[in-house]
Amino acid sequence: MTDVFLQTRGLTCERDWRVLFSELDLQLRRGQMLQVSGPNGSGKTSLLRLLAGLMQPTEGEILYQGTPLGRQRHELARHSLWIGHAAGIKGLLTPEENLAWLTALQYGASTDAIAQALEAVGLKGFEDVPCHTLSAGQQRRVGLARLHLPQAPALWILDEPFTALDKKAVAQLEGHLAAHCERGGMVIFTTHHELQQRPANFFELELGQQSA
Ligand SMILES: Nc1ncnc2c1ncn2[C@@H]1O[C@H](COP(=O)(O)OP(=O)(O)OP(=O)(O)O)[C@@H](O)[C@H]1O
Repeated sequence: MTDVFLQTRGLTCERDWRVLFSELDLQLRRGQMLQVSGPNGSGKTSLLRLLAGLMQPTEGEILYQGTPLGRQRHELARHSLWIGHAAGIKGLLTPEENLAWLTALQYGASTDAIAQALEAVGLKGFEDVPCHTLSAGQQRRVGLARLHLPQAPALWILDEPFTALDKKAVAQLEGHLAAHCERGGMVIFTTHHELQQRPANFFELELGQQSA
């Protein structure tokens, strides 16, 4: 049994006939945090989508716990949480309804757990208003509240999670991500922001170097 949770071998990604990255070999183990950096258009989101099993690579493969992802997609989906760069919530639903809906297919969450998660991201008092009436940062917080639910999966894949958050929320989220890794969880994320709090097992991948 391998202790490598997620691995890429010779991963190559082309979009619109342009090679974004090639021959990428990565290993992610429990407790690790991987920051994917690079300029706009260098392929950060594309890499995250590949790692989440949402896209097929041009070449190379992704292994989930030592087995090609093709056969393990369902398992990866069960043990990971993807939050894209948009808030990913429905404007007509309330924060409470959004969280209930977002978690229903994966692991479900009690009303109490949802209330606590919303409180953790500073949305106490906004639980039952339609999300379209919330600010951009508050809408972002609704999506991120999933990271505060007790059954949250081991691997978090987050595309620009700090977008629209104020300074205090950024610091809280940084601490929460680091704590998740210190407890044996894993985080892969993109950001253009310089992290102030990192877990012991932090590493960074800089895309956009190959063609420079
Ligand atoms: N659905 C798509 N179809 C075709 N090309 C795409 C698609 N999505 C992204 N691309 C292209 O792939 C390249 C990399 O995009 P990607 O979103 O992965 O970059 P990024 O590093 O995350 O950028 P940013 O920092 O701006 O978010 C871009 O040139 C983009 O135009």
